[in-house]
Amino acid sequence: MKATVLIPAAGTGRRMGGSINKQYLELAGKPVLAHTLTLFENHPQVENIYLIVSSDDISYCQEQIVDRFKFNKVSRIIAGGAERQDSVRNGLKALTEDGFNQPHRPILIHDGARPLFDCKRLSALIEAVEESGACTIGVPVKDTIKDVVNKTITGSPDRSRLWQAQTPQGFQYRLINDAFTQADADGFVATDDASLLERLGHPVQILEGDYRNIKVTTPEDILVAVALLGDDHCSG
Ligand SMILES: Nc1ccn([C@@H]2O[C@H](COP(=O)(O)OP(=O)(O)OP(=O)(O)O)[C@@H](O)[C@H]2O)c(=O)n1
Ligand SMILES: C[C@](O)(CO)[C@H](O)COP(=O)(O)O
Repeated sequence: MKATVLIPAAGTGRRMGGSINKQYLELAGKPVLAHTLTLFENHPQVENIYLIVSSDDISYCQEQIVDRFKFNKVSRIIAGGAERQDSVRNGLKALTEDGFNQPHRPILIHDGARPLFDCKRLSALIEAVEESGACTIGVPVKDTIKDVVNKTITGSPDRSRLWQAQTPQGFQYRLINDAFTQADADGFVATDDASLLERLGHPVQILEGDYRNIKVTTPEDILVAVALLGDDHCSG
């Protein structure tokens, strides 16, 4: 089955700082966001992409990212919201506005700030979403994690059960749409999309990704991303 992709890229990049939003910083001659879009543009199972950016950046993204790099699968650019969850919600609303009506179609949600996802894993993710309804990419944690309150350790969770959530995260359309409706009704806010289904008791699979799929968040991540892009990678 073909998939639809939502790319939330409407953050302010507060932790990165600087005068240029991190999505538009150049990595190996191409903006971070263009690397990310390339991963999905080139994948045969991706039918279309909804790009979600700050309302002030819509024309810039249309001209300097979508038109310049010829991303033919970007069917719409939408204004994001205050939090990541608001931005993803705006993407889902845009699908509804466009008359999208395929309850089981995989919707993949991927951070604009993760330009290094290995797109060879995308087919397996789509298959898992078709089979189980919800699946995210993640990696087992490598460090020992501490639970801390007031600068005092209150626990050391069993690392063998801990994974770091990454994106893409994939869901059948009806499931993620209903989970967002329910989260809105309950005022529930989370830092990833899978959490919205987990809280309803819906099982979410996790598919092992790789440690290169970093989220460009702080300045040193740019150095790491440049180094990793030089490695064999499918973003082209
Ligand atoms: N209101 C928001 C906030 C975040 N994002 C997107 O969600 C992804 C993950 O967010 P993060 O890396 O935390 O980005 P920022 O929110 O921009 O970073 P910061 O918290 O440092 O400001 C990014 O692609 C970001 O653009 C979004 O679409 N809308
Ligand atoms: C969705 C996410 O990428 C999973 O790791 C992450 O939670 C989003 O980043 P944020 O920094 O918490 O907004």
